[in-house]
Amino acid sequence: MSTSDSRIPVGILGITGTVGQRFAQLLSVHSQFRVVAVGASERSAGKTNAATGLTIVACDPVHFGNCKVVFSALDASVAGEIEQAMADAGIHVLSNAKNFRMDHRVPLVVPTANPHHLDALKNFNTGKGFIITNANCSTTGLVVPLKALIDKFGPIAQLHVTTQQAISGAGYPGVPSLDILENIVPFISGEEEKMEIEPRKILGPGFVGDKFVLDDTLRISATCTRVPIIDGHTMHVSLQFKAAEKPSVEDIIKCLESYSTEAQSLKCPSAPSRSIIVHTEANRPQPRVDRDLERGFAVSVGRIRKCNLLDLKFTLLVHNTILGAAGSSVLNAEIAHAKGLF
Ligand SMILES: NC(=O)C1=CN([C@@H]2O[C@H](COP(=O)(O)OP(=O)(O)OC[C@H]3O[C@@H](n4cnc5c(N)ncnc54)[C@H](OP(=O)(O)O)[C@@H]3O)[C@@H](O)[C@H]2O)C=CC1
Ligand SMILES: N[C@@H](CC(=O)OP(=O)(O)O)C(=O)O
Repeated sequence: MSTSDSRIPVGILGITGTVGQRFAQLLSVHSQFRVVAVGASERSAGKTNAATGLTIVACDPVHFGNCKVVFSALDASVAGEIEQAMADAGIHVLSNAKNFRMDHRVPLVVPTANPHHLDALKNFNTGKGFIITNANCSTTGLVVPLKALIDKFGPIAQLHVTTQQAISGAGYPGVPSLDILENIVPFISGEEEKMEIEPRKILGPGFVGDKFVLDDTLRISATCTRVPIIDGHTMHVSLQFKAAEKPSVEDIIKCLESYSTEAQSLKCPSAPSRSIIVHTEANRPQPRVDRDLERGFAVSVGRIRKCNLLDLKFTLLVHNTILGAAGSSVLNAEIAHAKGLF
């Protein structure tokens, strides 16, 4: 790397994990960010990370002093303490972990749903680094079409979602092969609770007074299952709008197809040209076929139809380690940079 490289120096925490490896893949070819330090546990410290060619260090701020930003893919058992230490040392943190997501003063941002929540950081003058979190991977896929629908047709009163989540969502080594091969596990610890609360912050009014406020109308019931797919979370959604007048299926399709985001208007390098891809074929979206559309930054929506119980139902697919994890952090960082936050 030449010494005249003007890209912003960044670090990756949790480089050895499933999400950490995605960060390495996305950032090793990035036009704005340059990876200068990578960290993991003491067990991995001293080894060479093949994707970046860097020696892995412990996740202590002293080893990340030359980074303006760190991207965190740390296990939640250690993420809280390490991310806070990084922010206290003046390093901005973009985190995948759940620890700070519901903190009243921390933005929870899905880059193609609520990037405007980042604007609140302009009013924070702590002298420390800021922490920006991205959502649970299933939540991330869900809120993108919800945002498009709410913007156009008004609040959603209630929603039921059932997920079929990929194995990579459980990290490495994750679910034992004898549990998941030729099988479905109808429970993912803590997942339903996150899916029922995180959308209410993401789709809420943002920072009001001295805290991020939750949407108080949206009621969600989630059922989360693990299926033998490597990447790509599929979800089946039924929902009811609050308004008495209901949009037609054609209105819904038009709304989702015309949805565009601030990430696009800010010309962020990772922004998808289509944040939502509508499939009209009866048997789509499918994980192996559709998860990599728009480099994994799009949400695919299909099977849009009337629901006999609520107003509308559809199936969606999100790439859980790209838009659902590392990709969201990278795009959030690009948006924050474009907004002049660092
Ligand atoms: N997988 C997914 O689809 C998504 C994951 N997330 C979240 O992102 C985070 C990372 O997930 P994932 O990559 O799947 O997890 P993994 O279990 O695959 O990786 C965890 C990482 O944390 C590191 N780590 C563990 N203990 C310590 C420690 N004491 N000090 C420093 N580093 C440590 C590990 O390093 P080592 O190898 O040295 O142990 C490893 O790099 C989690 O918080 C997860 O909940 C969020 C959205 C989606
Ligand atoms: N729990 C998700 C992965 C994830 O996003 O976890 P968390 O919300 O704890 O970061 C899965 O298993 O697919």
